[in-house]
Amino acid sequence: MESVTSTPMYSRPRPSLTIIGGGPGGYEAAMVAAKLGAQVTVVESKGMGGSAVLTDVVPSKTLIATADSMRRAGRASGLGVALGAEPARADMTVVNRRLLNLASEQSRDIGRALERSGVRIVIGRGRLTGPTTVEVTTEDGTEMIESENILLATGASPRELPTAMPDGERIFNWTQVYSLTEVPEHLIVVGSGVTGAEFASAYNQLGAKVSLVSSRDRVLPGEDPDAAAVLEDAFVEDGVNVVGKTRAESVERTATGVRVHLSGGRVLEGSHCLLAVGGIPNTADLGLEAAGVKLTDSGHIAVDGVSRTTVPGIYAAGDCTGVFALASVAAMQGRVAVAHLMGDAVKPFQPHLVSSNIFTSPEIATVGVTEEQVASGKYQADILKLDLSTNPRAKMQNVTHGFVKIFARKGSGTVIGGVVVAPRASELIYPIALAVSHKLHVDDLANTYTVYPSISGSISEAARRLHVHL
Ligand SMILES: Cc1cc2nc3c(=O)[nH]c(=O)nc-3n(C[C@H](O)[C@H](O)[C@H](O)COP(=O)(O)OP(=O)(O)OC[C@H]3O[C@@H](n4cnc5c(N)ncnc54)[C@H](O)[C@@H]3O)c2cc1C
Ligand SMILES: NC(=O)c1ccc[n+]([C@@H]2O[C@H](COP(=O)([O-])OP(=O)(O)OC[C@H]3O[C@@H](n4cnc5c(N)ncnc54)[C@H](O)[C@@H]3O)[C@@H](O)[C@H]2O)c1
Repeated sequence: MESVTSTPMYSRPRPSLTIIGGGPGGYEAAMVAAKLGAQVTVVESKGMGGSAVLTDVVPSKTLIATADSMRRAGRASGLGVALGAEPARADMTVVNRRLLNLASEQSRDIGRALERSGVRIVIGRGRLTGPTTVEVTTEDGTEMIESENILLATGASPRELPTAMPDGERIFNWTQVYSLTEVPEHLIVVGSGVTGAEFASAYNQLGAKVSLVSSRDRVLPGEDPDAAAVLEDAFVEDGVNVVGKTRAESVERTATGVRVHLSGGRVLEGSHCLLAVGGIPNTADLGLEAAGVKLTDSGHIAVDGVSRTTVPGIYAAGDCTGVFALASVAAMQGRVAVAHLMGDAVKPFQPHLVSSNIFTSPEIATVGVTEEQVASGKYQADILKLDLSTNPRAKMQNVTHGFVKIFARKGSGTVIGGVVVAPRASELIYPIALAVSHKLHVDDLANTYTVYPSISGSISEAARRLHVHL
């Protein structure tokens, strides 16, 4: 009988990977690479989880959870609930302490999970000194890390206006608002992109007077126009002062608050100002030029569908690439990079499958093809929009705003996109995302049982109305 040996005849070499940035683009990649057997080091200057966990997604969505409780308390009387004479009040010290603790705890959880997977974490600032070398400046000095592959996942930072510099007391960027100890009396939000809209909605529900300065002709300029219109109506109904087609030229402090100078000469006075004027990629001082990594015109790191930069062995993922500023996309780009560098089966990133959600009230969730892409002729689609006003569950829950919209490819009836505007739209978009990912037919959605009564009933009803009788 042949002897059995525990030493494999052939063992794969363990590729080495250094990741700069511990946000979703970096930590997901680290986890997957370690599982596949790579030697992984993550270099992070702030804390594991990155801005997504420490300052952006986690704190903002936790704040929004509190704001949503306030909204429900405020509307409870419409459903016959008497909550007492005093209106509900948010204690911002408690709210902000809770959300910052939650963010730190999640950051620690991610760090522990990475260490359990065998990933080495180095706290410090990393920069490339060549195509295979990262120099890390730590509290204790400098460390040089040599590896076959490098993943850049350095994220983005709030854009600053030189005439409106945040001071963290009255004038904030989105990373600083969590130091507020009281609900602002009058918050002026500058910028009506996703960040501005989410904070305007949240602080309005928390009881602040809110003005929203929107440079475009509508809020959420890049999003579904019907959804943006519903949100703008909801804002106006809830008392948000939407100042449209206006730019903030400068913001200054006064003795008791802030003064925002607007294009056209108008001035808005408020107690606080939140600047939500976009982000800039963290690509400066990274040694990219020395290594030969090319940037796009917007200053993002140029990548292809499998997250390769212009230098072999150097990959990039997340907000520093400017593909879609979403945590889910950053994580996917990181996973795709790892699959590619490890020689595993790899599917290039597919932008037409991405789903996302805007956590306003109501929420706006989207997946796949957009109305703009259909209007431009890029896709030929039948579009069906169904208002929630006739949905029985929506009536029971006193939902006054919202709709379901489905895009079906002309001719074939394949589901290629969708929009849901409703409370918890973030959860309702999943069946449409599943349909888009798996190329389901509108009849597949229509013929799947939904619970009666349910808001998802409107999804199958919309699909039913897109049925083509052959
Ligand atoms: C207010 C707000 C709310 C958001 N809400 C959502 C949401 O609900 N859902 C969603 O999907 N997306 C949301 N986003 C977008 C999401 O935050 C980003 O897409 C996501 O953080 C990108 O992940 P990332 O890994 O690219 O970068 P980040 O999360 O920014 O992480 C990058 C990390 O790299 C570190 N770093 C940078 N340079 C260096 C260096 N030289 N050396 C060492 N470390 C370095 C940084 O310290 C940072 O920790 C939100 C964004 C904002 C602003
Ligand atoms: N829920 C989520 O998934 C979520 C939440 C927040 C942000 N994000 C992502 O982050 C990215 C950035 O979003 P954002 O909203 O921070 O930035 P953005 O660039 O999308 O929007 C900034 C807005 O500010 C406006 N603006 C700029 N200067 C101005 C001025 N002086 N006065 C008035 N308006 C001005 C711009 O015209 C723009 O509409 C988005 O791609 C978004 O997907 C996602």
